[in-house]
Amino acid sequence: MKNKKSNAVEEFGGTFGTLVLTTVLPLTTIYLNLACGKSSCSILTLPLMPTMEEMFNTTSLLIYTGWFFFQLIIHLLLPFGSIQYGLPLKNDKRLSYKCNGFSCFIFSVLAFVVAYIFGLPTSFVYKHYLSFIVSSIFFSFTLSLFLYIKSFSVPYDKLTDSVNVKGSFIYQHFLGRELNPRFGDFDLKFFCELRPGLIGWIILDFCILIEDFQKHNSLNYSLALVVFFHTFYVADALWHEEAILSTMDIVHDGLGLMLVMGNLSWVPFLYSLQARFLLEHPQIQWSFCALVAFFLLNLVGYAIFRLSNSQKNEFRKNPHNPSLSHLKTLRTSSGKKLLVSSWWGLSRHPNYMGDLIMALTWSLVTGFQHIIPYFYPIYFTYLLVHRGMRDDAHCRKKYGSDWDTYCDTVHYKIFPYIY
Ligand SMILES: NC(=O)C1=CN([C@@H]2O[C@H](COP(=O)(O)OP(=O)(O)OC[C@H]3O[C@@H](n4cnc5c(N)ncnc54)[C@H](OP(=O)(O)O)[C@@H]3O)[C@@H](O)[C@H]2O)C=CC1
Ligand SMILES: CC(C)=CCC[C@@H](C)[C@H]1CC=C2C3=C(CC[C@@]21C)[C@@]1(C)CC[C@H](O)C(C)(C)[C@@H]1CC3
Repeated sequence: MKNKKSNAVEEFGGTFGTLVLTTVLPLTTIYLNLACGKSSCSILTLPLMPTMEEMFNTTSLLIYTGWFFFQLIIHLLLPFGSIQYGLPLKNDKRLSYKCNGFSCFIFSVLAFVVAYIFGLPTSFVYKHYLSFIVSSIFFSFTLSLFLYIKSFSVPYDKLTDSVNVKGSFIYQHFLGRELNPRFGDFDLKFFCELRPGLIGWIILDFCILIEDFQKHNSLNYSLALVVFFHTFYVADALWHEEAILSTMDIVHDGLGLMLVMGNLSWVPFLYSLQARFLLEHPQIQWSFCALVAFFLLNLVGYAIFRLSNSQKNEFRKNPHNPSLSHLKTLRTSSGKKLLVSSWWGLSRHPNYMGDLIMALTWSLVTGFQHIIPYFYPIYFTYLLVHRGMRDDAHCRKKYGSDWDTYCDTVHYKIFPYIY
């Protein structure tokens, strides 16, 4: 069993591609945050080289690590939420997941507000932003190396399909070997995907908003709107937490550097870039009408994102749900059906379309003078196109020629009549 070779094709450009990503992802997080300064905000103007003190700070590392364990403790202790089951594994078993993300989010926000009222020095975060980023990168490498070593102590059938025994250290460390690293009932991938990074992003946004308010003694409406959009997006993700159990990350991908660093460093420090930009560039002010227009555009994106995701999740949970009986479906030889009307008749990933509209709206609020606050929608378009291709490959394997029939029926990938 141990020597059984996988015939899976290497993803992300194999060893070379994953080596590049292992190096480039953390450097991008640092570079873009350094470049997004007050004096200039250009990718091409090299930012000043930071000092060692700016990069490494023991207090920042302790706070960052403390935040991770704070989230871990409240996840384990808060009683609210429900137990949900993931999709069947290779051995047909289903793992259970404690879904108390929304209560952990509310608890974290309340804890932050109380701590602030009692004098939490939020400026520390803003002043030491770089050392927090470096701490998150250091923490991610440590955790992913630990997970790589741990994966050698688990049975073969707990490893991912794509990695198995194939691939170099660089490749396996990046993509992760173990599918669902667990300590008893505690699932580390599920936890990392939705808790420390996602909630941490909102706490960073709050620190930025407070910093701005303290500087100018007034509320910056553009910044407040961006922080509201981010907060709403995260609250929604945690409210619908169990929906993540059918995503590619949980079903296919291992917990390696990609997901660890993606969740614990990339998400909080790059997804908050629009807020940081508005703090550094307070001159970006919009009329009330423009703010309402942004709000409505975000609402359109959100409606497409949420309604399409919920429709598919409901259908996967219970294909006989009477409220879905009007939808057209395509029967596949695997026994599963695919939706081909309503949201899922528009394109093969209508949920990506909604997500991309929201991403673009958040950047539009930052104006049109600089490219850095547009990093999120640009990278996100690439991520989702690539993700769509990976999903297409998985589905073709799963559904065979039925998938081709499906692609002929639902022609567009993300945006109807465009792509
Ligand atoms: N903000 C961020 O950084 C990111 C956000 N996201 C968001 O996460 C969400 C989930 O994304 P993701 O997991 O990639 O993809 P999807 O939610 O599109 O899930 C793909 C799976 O859904 C099932 N499926 C596909 N088409 C149909 C159909 N017509 N009818 C029924 N089932 C179908 C298939 O699985 P099966 O048939 O086996 O059930 C397929 O493998 C998206 O909204 C995306 O925008 C994703 C990445 C990053
Ligand atoms: C190459 C590279 C930068 C890899 C890292 C990718 C990760 C940052 C993303 C992979 C899938 C993600 C999802 C979310 C956040 C970003 C990552 C981790 C998500 C939790 C955001 C909130 C959404 O509502 C979601 C729950 C649908 C989503 C799930 C996927």
